[in-house]
Amino acid sequence: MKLTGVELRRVRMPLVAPFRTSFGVETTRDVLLLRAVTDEAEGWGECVALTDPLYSSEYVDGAADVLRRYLVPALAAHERLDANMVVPALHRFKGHRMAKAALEMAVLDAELRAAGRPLARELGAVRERVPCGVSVGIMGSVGELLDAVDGYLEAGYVRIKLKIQPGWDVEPVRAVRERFGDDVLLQVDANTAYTLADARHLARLDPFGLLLIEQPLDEEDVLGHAELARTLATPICLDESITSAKSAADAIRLGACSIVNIKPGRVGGYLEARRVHDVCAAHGVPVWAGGMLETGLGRAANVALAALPGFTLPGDTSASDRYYRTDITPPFVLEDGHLPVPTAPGLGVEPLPDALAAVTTGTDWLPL
Ligand SMILES: CC(=O)N[C@@H](Cc1ccc2ccccc2c1)C(=O)O
Ligand SMILES: [Mg+2]
Repeated sequence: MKLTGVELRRVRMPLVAPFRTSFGVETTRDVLLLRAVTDEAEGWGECVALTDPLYSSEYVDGAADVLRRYLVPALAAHERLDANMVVPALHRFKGHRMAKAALEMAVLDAELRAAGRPLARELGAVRERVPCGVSVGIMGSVGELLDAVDGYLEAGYVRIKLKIQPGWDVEPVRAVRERFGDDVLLQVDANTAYTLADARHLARLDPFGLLLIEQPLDEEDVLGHAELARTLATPICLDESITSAKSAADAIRLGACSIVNIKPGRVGGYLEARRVHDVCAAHGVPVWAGGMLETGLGRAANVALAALPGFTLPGDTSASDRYYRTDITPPFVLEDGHLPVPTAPGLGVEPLPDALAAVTTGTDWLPL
């Protein structure tokens, strides 16, 4: 396949409600999309970097810049190109995994569309639909939180994840347990907001039967998570710390986590995400699909990934209307707590032209 050019496209998607985490509040998703044009087909990629470098070091303007100046031009040298070659071709450029993942995703989508092959088949999916959890932000009051959780349970979500931070942790978890009972699948995500000094405080979450506590400590504090794991009864799941299959193996062997949240953008692509899944499965570590408030494009790919055998916990693959009133693709709608795995070639979805145009704030054509 010959890559003839890549379009960078910025879209601005208002959220249905502010989404608050330990690192900030978002009311709008500022997304960088990629459209890879080849001699055989076109493909779409989505960069999951946030507007600001608050979840990780990457941010949207930086991703657009590194793609424009380094990553896309680096692919020009390749007469023939397939998706497996993209990340190795970019290896000399350090980091920028979310930017690299978006470029690989666009080339992979084009390649699979040309071959008439669904992404789910390519990755090794074994399910036709996946159970969906939902991520609930930090709220202004416990009452507001309980109303939000009630709505999501009514909608059919099979698992509730609460964002926590110091000052908003034990009380909201206790309130959800008291209101909705012990059978609701419940977990928490701290987005690195605690330190090892908070270990005794975090142990106060143990009586609530949580599935896991996600990324309590700094993303670089792997040994700290291993020490915390020896203190807490609640299983530790890592998100920000897991940046590749190798880092997953290291974290598992160091006892830093017993569950892994897989996000293709964070680990450098869907092909690496499959390798993370395989490494975790080899160690008997369950995984689930994390979310970065993707549009329907990234959502389609994450649902395909979530259908692999090792994804035994419900992911943050929520329906489109969890975040957006109008998606840029046909919406993903929750059915009996599940989302269907796309079966059409490539991602299986593509942008609706009018919806895409309505939220596009800029395009940049990069010819090769
Ligand atoms: C669904 C979920 O909790 N996602 C991330 C955090 C996160 C939070 C806020 C975000 C705002 C804009 C874009 C991406 C974002 C990702 C997580 O698991 O840690
Ligand atoms: Mg997380």
